[in-house]
Amino acid sequence: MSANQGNENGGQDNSTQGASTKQLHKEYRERIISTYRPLHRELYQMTPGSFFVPSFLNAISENTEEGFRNIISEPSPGVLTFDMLQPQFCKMLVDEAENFENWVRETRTRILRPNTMNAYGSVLDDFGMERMLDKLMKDYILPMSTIFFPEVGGATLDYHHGYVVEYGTNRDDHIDFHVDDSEVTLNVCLGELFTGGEMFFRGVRCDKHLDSESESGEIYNYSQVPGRAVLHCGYHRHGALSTTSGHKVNMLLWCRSSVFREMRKYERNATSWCRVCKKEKEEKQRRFSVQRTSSQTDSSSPCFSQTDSCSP
Ligand SMILES: O=C(O)CCC(=O)C(=O)O
Ligand SMILES: [Fe+2]
Repeated sequence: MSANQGNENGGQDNSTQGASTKQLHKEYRERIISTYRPLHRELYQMTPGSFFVPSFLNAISENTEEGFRNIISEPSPGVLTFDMLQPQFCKMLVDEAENFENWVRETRTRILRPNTMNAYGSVLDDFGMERMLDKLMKDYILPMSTIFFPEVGGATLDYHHGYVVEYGTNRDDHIDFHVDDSEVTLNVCLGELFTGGEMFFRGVRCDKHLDSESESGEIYNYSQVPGRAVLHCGYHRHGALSTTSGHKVNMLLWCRSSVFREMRKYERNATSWCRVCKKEKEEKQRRFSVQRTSSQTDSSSPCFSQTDSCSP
């Protein structure tokens, strides 16, 4: 199975986007925001008490590894899950996304879909939620990713791509095996009633080792629960199986670090976070230390150079 690189449509990568593309994207957003009328205005401003469940808010205010570990479960290495969103918030966001889709249809507005892998779903940043989601990333995800994903820029997240995706009849069916264009991804199921649609994970890899085999400890399938978040490194290979009945809606926040991306441009050696790079490095070190030990043993023995003769 080979993994795709999932990319944002209209590309918003700060480091690669030219000034004119940025300007076009800004104008595109302004056009939508000036005409689209939100259904639930309260979603557009961060209101922690009505967005998040109390256990999550307590862990955020405590802001310690122990406090986060009390609410997180890690069913497979690097896949963190925890209760996050209030049911009422989930419902309102599903309705808002539907309201936006209706507006798109009625006004025949051409919009950018969230990424190269989805034909359905909408970019929340494009219709007014950019500031709220930026706050969500900086005040609520960054504290966790600083602790749990420091090796992939989790401590320096500074821009994002936020969207909802929908699966089911007349929507996307599944999402192929891929890595995200993010350092850290937040994925929260908003509902509704569905069967199937499990996420599958297959281990963290750098670009060079994207198609390498998975080890048995890296193979993990997860059935999402509405309101419960999944937090994973963007380079953790994953996908979602077919939604076999009903309608599944997820909110995604691809969180990015411009510092980490800049550093990666100059990276020549093995990364510290890719499983294959790590194993290759360990193997090199092992061979190096075997070589050193054997040359030390040779040099301490009475005959260590080729010119020496051990014959009596
Ligand atoms: O819908 C899902 O569960 C996965 C979505 C995803 O991986 C993505 O949008 O990058
Ligand atoms: Fe993804």
